[in-house]
Amino acid sequence: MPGQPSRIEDYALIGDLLTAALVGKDGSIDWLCLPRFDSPACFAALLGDEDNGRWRIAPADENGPYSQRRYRDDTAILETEWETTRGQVLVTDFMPCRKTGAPSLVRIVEGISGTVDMRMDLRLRFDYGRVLPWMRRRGGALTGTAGPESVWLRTPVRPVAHGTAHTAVFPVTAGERIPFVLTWHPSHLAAPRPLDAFEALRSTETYWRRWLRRLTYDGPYRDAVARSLITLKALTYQPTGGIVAAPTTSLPEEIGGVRNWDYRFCWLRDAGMTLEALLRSGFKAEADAWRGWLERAVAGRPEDVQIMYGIAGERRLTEWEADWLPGYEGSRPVRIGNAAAAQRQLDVPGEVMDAIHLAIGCGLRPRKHLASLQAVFLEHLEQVWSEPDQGLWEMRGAPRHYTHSKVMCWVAFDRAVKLAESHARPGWVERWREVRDRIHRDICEKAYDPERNTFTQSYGSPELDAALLQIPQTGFLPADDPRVIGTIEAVERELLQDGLVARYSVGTADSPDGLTGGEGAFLACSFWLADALRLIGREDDARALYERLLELRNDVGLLSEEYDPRARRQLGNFPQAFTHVPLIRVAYELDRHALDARREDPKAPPGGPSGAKEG
Ligand SMILES: OC[C@H]1O[C@H](O[C@H]2O[C@H](CO)[C@@H](O)[C@H](O)[C@H]2O)[C@H](O)[C@@H](O)[C@@H]1O
Repeated sequence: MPGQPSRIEDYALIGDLLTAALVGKDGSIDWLCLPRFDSPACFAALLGDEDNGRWRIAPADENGPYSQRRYRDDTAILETEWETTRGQVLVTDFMPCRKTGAPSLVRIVEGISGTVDMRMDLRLRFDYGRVLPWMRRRGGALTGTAGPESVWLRTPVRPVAHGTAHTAVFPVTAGERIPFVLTWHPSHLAAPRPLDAFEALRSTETYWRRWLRRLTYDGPYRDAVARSLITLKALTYQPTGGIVAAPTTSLPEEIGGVRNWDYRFCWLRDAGMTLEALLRSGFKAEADAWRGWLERAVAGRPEDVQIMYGIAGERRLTEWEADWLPGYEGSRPVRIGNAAAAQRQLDVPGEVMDAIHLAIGCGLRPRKHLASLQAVFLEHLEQVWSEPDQGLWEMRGAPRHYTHSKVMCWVAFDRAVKLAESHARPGWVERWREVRDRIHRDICEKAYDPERNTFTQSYGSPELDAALLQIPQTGFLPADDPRVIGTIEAVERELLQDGLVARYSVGTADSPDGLTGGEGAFLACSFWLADALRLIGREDDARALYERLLELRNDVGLLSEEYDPRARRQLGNFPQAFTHVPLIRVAYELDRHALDARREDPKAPPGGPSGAKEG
């Protein structure tokens, strides 16, 4: 239907390390928050229709043009190629990465063959589609202003007002290049400096290519790993080092459902895992920047540490509903802000300690006050680890003793012991070792169901939880422990949806999430299953699942949070760091495994048993 948002997998991401936009296969930019990831959107058609703001450039002939697209290799520059009966056109979309100056989005329309009539349709709306700006021509630009914000469109094409849209139909001939530069600027300031679109294209391309040169992975899944890393980098807010979980809000976990959340914030859990992926891949500067962000964000009393913050470390992330937005395909409410910021999730110190431990292991210098910071946090965790919490799935029902949270409390003390042992602080080590072992006993006594031979989601509950697939990876128990194998097999038995993993059973009498409706298979958990299968020696199953998951990526290599195997479509916020992180991790692990196998049997094919090589 014209004007409606595309399928989630029909979008591609472009970004400038301050914010990001989603570009549809139909040439429409349906999501853009300016000037930061968490600012109100000026294009919000994604969560409603074109009247909530969008910017489309595509062939004027709506009947029959065919498009295909790709990223210009190893960059975040998107190229959409249109094939029409009258010729071919290439549209190049990108956001220049810059240290100074105003945020801009650049679109270059280039004739490849023949002469094609193109149509530009700009519907600018501020405040998530609610505010219609005053549009006027100033200094050769088309400007939109409302309150503190203004947006400037500079292009040789002259758009005309049609109702609340500005449109232009213009021909493009082979060899011709027509730039469009849209710039955000505070409305009280004089005009922003014009940007040379072609020079910006060159420098943006150089930036991304140089950045990816540091990549250490050169295995069979190189393209998938590279695209995931570029995506994680594009989710980083450069000025502070904060990493958002995703650049969108309220893409639904069920079409038409209520599980719609705002992910434009920094979860310590997600960012800790992202840090691991970056470090593995050779990107130490980003890891160091995030560590700096972390130290500033959590500064204060240990009991005040939150599980998530704003991109600059903001603490108040008040959740509210944008009731004027119809929601993605009618999925309401659209939420801005996230009430999970106030939750207790006891896994988080473990995720952070694990990330710091790894960072130091990878050669990042331990900062001077890290040891005392850690000591204070662990002192607090020692008081609270035995209390119930909301768990990593951020359940909105009553608190419980979530097994995964307790395992991660064990990780926090375990990593502290290991760090202290290597820095000779015996006094603390004794104490931490004692708490660590106490937590271990508690979990094994209260979270293990010997009849079903599986750990369960929370103490005393029969529910399973895919987060427990991470047990062997944390080192809590070895992979060959029968309880670990039993848990993996129980997840396979009870949580698989067409071969993909649900994080837990929703809609059961005992389901603790306090929400109505269902949701898709959780992609991160599906990657965790691949990793767990590898760890218990089921290498072929692990690789088959991993390669199936790679096939779920969209045409430009991106994944959201969840997938509906029946409708065969992506669900949830997009693209999501939490999904791309284990994609990278498992690629490394499978490759390491294949390398080990090759060392033992030099005749084995590269890329493991299937000899897979990414196209
Ligand atoms: O679906 C329920 C919860 O969904 C969000 O949390 C999920 O995303 C987080 C960020 O990627 C991740 O850290 C967490 O483990 C996921 O469950 C949402 O933020 C919550 O408010 C919501 O309850």
